[in-house]
Amino acid sequence: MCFSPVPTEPREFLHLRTSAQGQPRQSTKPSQPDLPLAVAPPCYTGLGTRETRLTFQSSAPVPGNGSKYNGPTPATQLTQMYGTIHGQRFRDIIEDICEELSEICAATTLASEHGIASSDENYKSTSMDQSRATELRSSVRSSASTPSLRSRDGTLPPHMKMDGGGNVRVVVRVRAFLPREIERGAECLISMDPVMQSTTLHVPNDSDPANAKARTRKVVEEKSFTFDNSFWSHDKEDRHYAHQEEVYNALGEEFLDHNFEGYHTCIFAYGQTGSGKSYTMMGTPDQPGLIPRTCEDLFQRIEAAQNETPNISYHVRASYFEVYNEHVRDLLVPVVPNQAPYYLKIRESPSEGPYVKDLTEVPVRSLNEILRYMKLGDASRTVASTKMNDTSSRSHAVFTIMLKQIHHDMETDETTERSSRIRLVDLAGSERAKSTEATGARLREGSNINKSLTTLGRVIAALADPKHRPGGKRNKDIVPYRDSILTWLLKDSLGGNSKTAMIACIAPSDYEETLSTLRYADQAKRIRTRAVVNQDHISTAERDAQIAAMAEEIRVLQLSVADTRRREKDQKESEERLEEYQNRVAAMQRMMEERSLVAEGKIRSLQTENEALRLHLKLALDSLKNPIPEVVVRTEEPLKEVEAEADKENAGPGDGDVHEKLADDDFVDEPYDDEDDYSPEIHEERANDMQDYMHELLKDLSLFKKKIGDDKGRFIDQTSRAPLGARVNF
Ligand SMILES: Nc1ncnc2c1ncn2[C@@H]1O[C@H](COP(=O)(O)OP(=O)(O)OP(=O)(O)O)[C@@H](O)[C@H]1O
Repeated sequence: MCFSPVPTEPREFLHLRTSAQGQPRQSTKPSQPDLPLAVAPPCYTGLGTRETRLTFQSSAPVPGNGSKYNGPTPATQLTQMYGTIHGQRFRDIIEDICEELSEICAATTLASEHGIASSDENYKSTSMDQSRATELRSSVRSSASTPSLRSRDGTLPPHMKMDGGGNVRVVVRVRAFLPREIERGAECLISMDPVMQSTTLHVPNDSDPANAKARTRKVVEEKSFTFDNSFWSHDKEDRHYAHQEEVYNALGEEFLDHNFEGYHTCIFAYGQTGSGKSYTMMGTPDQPGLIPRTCEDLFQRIEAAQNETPNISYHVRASYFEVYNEHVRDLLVPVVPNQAPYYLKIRESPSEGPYVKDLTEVPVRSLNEILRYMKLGDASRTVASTKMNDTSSRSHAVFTIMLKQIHHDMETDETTERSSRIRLVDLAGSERAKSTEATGARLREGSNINKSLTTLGRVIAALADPKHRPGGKRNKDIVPYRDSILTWLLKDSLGGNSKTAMIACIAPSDYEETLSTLRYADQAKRIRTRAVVNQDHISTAERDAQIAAMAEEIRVLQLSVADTRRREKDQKESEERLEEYQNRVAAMQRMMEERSLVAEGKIRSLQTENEALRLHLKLALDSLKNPIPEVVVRTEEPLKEVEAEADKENAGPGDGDVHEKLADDDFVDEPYDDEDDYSPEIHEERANDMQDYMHELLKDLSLFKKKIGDDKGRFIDQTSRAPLGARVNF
């Protein structure tokens, strides 16, 4: 058996004092229905364990005699007083009484605890215990301050304003062997001491291949850590086995008390893949985890409180999102098949810290309704099978419940509003690619998961010890929240206005990963948060003034919206005019381009014509300067032969025509007989002939020009005469 043997006495003593390991504690639900006077100081009787929640509304042990106090409770008396007296003086008196009572409770409880502890052989009163006792004393005092009076914060001393956070509560839970671990004959490396709430990690033997890496370490040794709770969920047969119910009773119930007191809370599960985080947070239909149990308890308390105090109304809203590959996805918005997922943006508000913009927040009125939303979100969470876990969560999931309690005092006509946020986070598990054998998308997911968990580790280290902050002591205010979406969103829960708990889940047989988780958890113990009661307390006059101010704000906003709309309309009109003007300019440009194309064509054709004329003129001048030599007139026979030959060679009609012309021309038929025969008449006759010939040539030229013109026209038709703006395909 892995559970460390402890003497019977102390174990029984612990059994009495620790709900997680024994009987479920007697519940004091609802913890504080009377909202303005909810004086509910948790009464700690052990290190990190709580025996009885002391509320003034319930039967509470009276300091000093240990018996139950059954007379009219101080709350009832104070309520009566409060109902009739409104002045600040009396509020101060009430506040002083409450503070004194809670201090008496704390001192008595701690003294008795110390007495028991000294008689306990196994109990070692260390300096850590002493400091823990001091912490407890201050937290008891803080919780005891009447939240209703905190709204008059201006008059409260500083320790009452801020000291509601305390250290992050850290618990560890070890799960049972999984079938694959049994198959490979894995050994349990964990033992837990229920008295000291310590968890010990033992050195692995050589037989388990899963611990081969651990054996390559320089030092492999046994390590012990002490936590607020060590939940033994390894062996169902063991009488210390911690069921889901015990985990809830030890942690969830107390955190829900804080929510009713007006504090924000956050519980997150951390651990390697397959270590039992989802099982602890969500559980199974047969074994519901912390989230469904919190929902159930919440609505049971609301129902009970509403029957008792109808002047308090409760409003519950829920949201559910996941951080997947450094993107935020709304889990209450159904996934549309074949459509890319819609990711949300993160914003930061000065009062609320970082938040997810446009996240669906549904109002819920019953347990069934909230469980339906929880299942809906759970179904769309990104889950995949890996070698380490068949249903491995590939994202960090954050389920948030917003609780608002509004109390209206009919006698004073005053309203008190208390808001709290319950954040329940199931982190994705750290994983070694080698163990999960992940590739492709799984590998990328794994690397993003590890990256964000490493950042979470750095944030925890920086919060736990300023020396670990980037920039060292000089920059001690810098915590690297913004380095990952997860830490950015959990900023408030990790180092701000929240009471926070971490559940470190461990597998029983993995030395390396378990050691890393336990170290993480050990460091988280040192983080202190600064939780405050989130409450507004307003009188009718204040409320009326607020409503008037809001109405005025709405009026101003409406005016500004109308003004913006008018300006938008003007802008739209001028944009339309500008567009029309631009269109006209573009049309003109196109027209000018076309004209210039036509002009270019004209210039080109005139140039061609000019060239042709110049050529002809040159020919004509050449022929005048160098008259054509005498042509011997051939007889018809040889001429015909030549003609026939020429016809054969030149089948083209043009050439034939020219030949015909040459043959037919008179001046060719009438050669100069002699220079002496040359007479002016003949000369004139020949000049006339030449002129006729030139006319014919010019006619040909104009025909030629016309042909070119036609061709060009066809070309222009095809290229540039398309309708403006039309697309032309060649
Ligand atoms: N306390 C427990 N008792 C019984 N079975 C458990 C317990 N814790 C975990 N398991 C089982 O172990 C397996 C892995 O648990 P779970 O899926 O919760 O791991 P996980 O840490 O959420 O893993 P991942 O990070 O990969 O999502 C599941 O089959 C679950 O039912």
